[in-house]
Amino acid sequence: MSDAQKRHAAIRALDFVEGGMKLGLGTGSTAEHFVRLLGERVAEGLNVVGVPTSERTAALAEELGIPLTNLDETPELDITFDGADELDSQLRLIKGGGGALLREKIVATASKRMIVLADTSKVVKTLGKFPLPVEVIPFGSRVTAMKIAETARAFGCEGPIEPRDDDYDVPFLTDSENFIYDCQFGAIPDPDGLSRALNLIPGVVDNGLFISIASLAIVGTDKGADLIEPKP
Ligand SMILES: O=C[C@H](O)[C@H](O)[C@H](O)COP(=O)(O)O
Repeated sequence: MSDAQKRHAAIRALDFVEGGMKLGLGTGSTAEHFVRLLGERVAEGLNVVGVPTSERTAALAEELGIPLTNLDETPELDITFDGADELDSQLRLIKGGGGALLREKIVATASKRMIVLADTSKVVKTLGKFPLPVEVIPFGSRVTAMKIAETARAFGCEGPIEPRDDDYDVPFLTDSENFIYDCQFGAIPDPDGLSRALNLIPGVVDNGLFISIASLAIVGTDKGADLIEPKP
């Protein structure tokens, strides 16, 4: 992971921003570069409004003076800029390493387009080396986890499924006060099928697979950034 590459991706992303746009503001270290650079432009007079995908991003954007709104007031956004934990050549993503996957998916799908910002380490041939986060309702979560394992097996995915804790063994809570189970599958042969099947399990709120949502990836390199469109 390279911080310089993340910053290069964020710098290139600013080329897509125009005055008057309504933007989804992603979560994580790569999205943070973008939000900080956007804050500089806003301070220079750029007129945009943002919908943050997490409390963390909301606090940062507020600190930087970026005007914020929400999806109730502004249900259609122009572009969401967000990071990813993994992306493949079809721009299918794994997200949620920071636990923000649910709001991120809601905001991204309320946008005319989602642009993913990444460093080169995020680009993979097959999704799944990064543990897939699945957000579940706390009630009955162990049963839900067993069903996640069963469903995953039917899609060729095996591996430990572990509740995410903080450093003190306290369960990690998302901004919507749900748990996250991290599923260490190693490889996901059918991300689309798995994503649909997981979301049918009672108790699963959503999972970190983003399928057919991103329309462009900006991958920062040591010298600049490459634009990648989804391969069919
Ligand atoms: O929940 C967190 C988000 O999905 C992030 O966008 C993702 O984890 C990538 O984060 P980073 O840019 O810090 O690698």
